[in-house]
Amino acid sequence: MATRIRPSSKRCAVIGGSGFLGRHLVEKLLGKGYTVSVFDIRQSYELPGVTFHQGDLCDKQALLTALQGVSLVFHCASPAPASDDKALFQRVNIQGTQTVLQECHKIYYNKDRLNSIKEMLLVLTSSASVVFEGTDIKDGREDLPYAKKPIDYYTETKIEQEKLVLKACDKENGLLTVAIRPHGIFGPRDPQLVPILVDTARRGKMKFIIGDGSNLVDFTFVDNVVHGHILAAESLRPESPICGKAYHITNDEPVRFWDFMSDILVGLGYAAPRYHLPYTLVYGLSLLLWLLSLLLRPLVAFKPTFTPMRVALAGTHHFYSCSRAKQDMGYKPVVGLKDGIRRTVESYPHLRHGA
Ligand SMILES: NC(=O)C1=CN([C@@H]2O[C@H](COP(=O)(O)OP(=O)(O)OC[C@H]3O[C@@H](n4cnc5c(N)ncnc54)[C@H](O)[C@@H]3O)[C@@H](O)[C@H]2O)C=CC1
Ligand SMILES: CC(C)CCC[C@@H](C)[C@H]1CC[C@H]2C3=C(CC[C@]12C)[C@@]1(C)CCC(=O)C[C@@H]1CC3
Repeated sequence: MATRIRPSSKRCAVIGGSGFLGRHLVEKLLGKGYTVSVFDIRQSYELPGVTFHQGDLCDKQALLTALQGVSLVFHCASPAPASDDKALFQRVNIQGTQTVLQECHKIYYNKDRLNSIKEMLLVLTSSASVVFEGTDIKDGREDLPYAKKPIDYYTETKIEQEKLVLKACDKENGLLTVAIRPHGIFGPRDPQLVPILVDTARRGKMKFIIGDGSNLVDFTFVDNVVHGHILAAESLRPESPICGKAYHITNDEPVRFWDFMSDILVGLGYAAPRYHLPYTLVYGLSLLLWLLSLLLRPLVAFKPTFTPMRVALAGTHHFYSCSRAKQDMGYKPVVGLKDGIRRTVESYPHLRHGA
C-alpha cells in the first residue's frame, strides 16, 4: 500500500516547476523552508528538498500523485507564448487547469483523510496581458475588462484559465484561489526575452525602433514575481481580501520599451536600435507575414520574428498599477529595474557579442 503523506503547511507543489519562473519559485521556497513537489512534463534540474513528478497536466492520476500531502499549489505551467498551436493552448491552459481544480477538490474531500487540511490553496500564474488588445494601457488596474479580441491563442486561453481559477474560489468548500498577473518577466535563465532579442540582433534585425520609441512598458525581474507569488500564498486565508482576486505584479517602474531593449543589447555588446519605422506599417506587415505563414504552412514552415503580438508589445504603452497588491498583501518589489538588468546581462556570458 502506498504511504500516505501527512499534509504540512510547509509542503507545496509547483506545477510547471521545471520552467523559468517555476524554478526560481522553487529555489526561493526551499530557502524559506518549504519542501516542494515539482510537476512538469520535463525535468530540468535536481535539488535537495525537491521531489520531481514528470507528467502532463491533463493526466489526472499523475497529478493526484504529485499533489499528495500538499495543501498549497502554485500553477505556473503553460506552453510557450510564441507557439501558434491553438489545440495545445486549449488542452494545457484550459483542460489542464480544470484538471488541477478537480484534483485540488479531490485532495480536500478525500474522505478517509488523515488530512486535517483546513483549506487547499491555489496560486495561479496568470498574465497582465489578459487585458491587452494591442492598444495603449497606462497604469492599468485589475478592474479593466478582459480583452474582447485577444491578440493570440496564448492570451485567449490565459483569460479562460484565470476566469476558471477565480470562479473556483469557494471558502465553504475549502478551496481558496488567487491569480498573479506578472508582466514581461526577465532574469537569469529566461528562455524567451533575452535569447529572442539576441537572436534577432545576431541576424541583423534589431536596427529599427518601432514607432517613436516613447512607449512605456512594465518589465518585471523574476525575483519580484516570485516574491508576489509567495506573498499571495502566505496571505491566502478565508478572511483575506485576496481570495478569488487577480493581482498585477510588476517592477512598478515603467520604462521605455526601446530603452530597456537597448540596455540589454548594449550590456551584451550589441548595438542599440537607432532608425525609426512607423508603427502602423510594421504592424500591417507583421499581420501579412503571419497570414502568409498560415497559408504556406502545408508547404513550408517559417516563423516570423515580428509577430503581430510582439509588434504590438514593442510599439504601445502597457504598464500596470500594483496598488492592489501593495494594499492587500504588502507587495513591494525587492529588486530594482537597473539591478535586475545588470544581473540578467551578467547571467548570459554565452550570449555576449562575439562569444
Ligand atoms: N515569461 C513571461 O514574461 C510571462 C509569463 N507568464 C506566465 O508565467 C508562467 C511561467 O512562464 P515561464 O516560466 O516564462 O515559462 P516556461 O516555458 O519557462 O515554463 C513553463 C513550464 O510549464 C511546463 N509545461 C508546459 N506544458 C505542460 C503540461 N502539459 N504539463 C505539465 N507541465 C507543462 C513546461 O515544461 C515548462 O517547464 C506561465 O503560466 C506564463 O503564462 C505571465 C506573464 C509573463
Ligand atoms: C523582436 C523584438 C521586437 C522583441 C524581442 C523581445 C520580445 C521577445 C519580448 C518583449 C516583450 C516580451 C513579452 C512576452 C514575451 C517576450 C517579449 C515579446 C510575453 C508575451 C510573455 C507572456 C506574457 O504573458 C506577456 C509577455 C509580455 C511581454
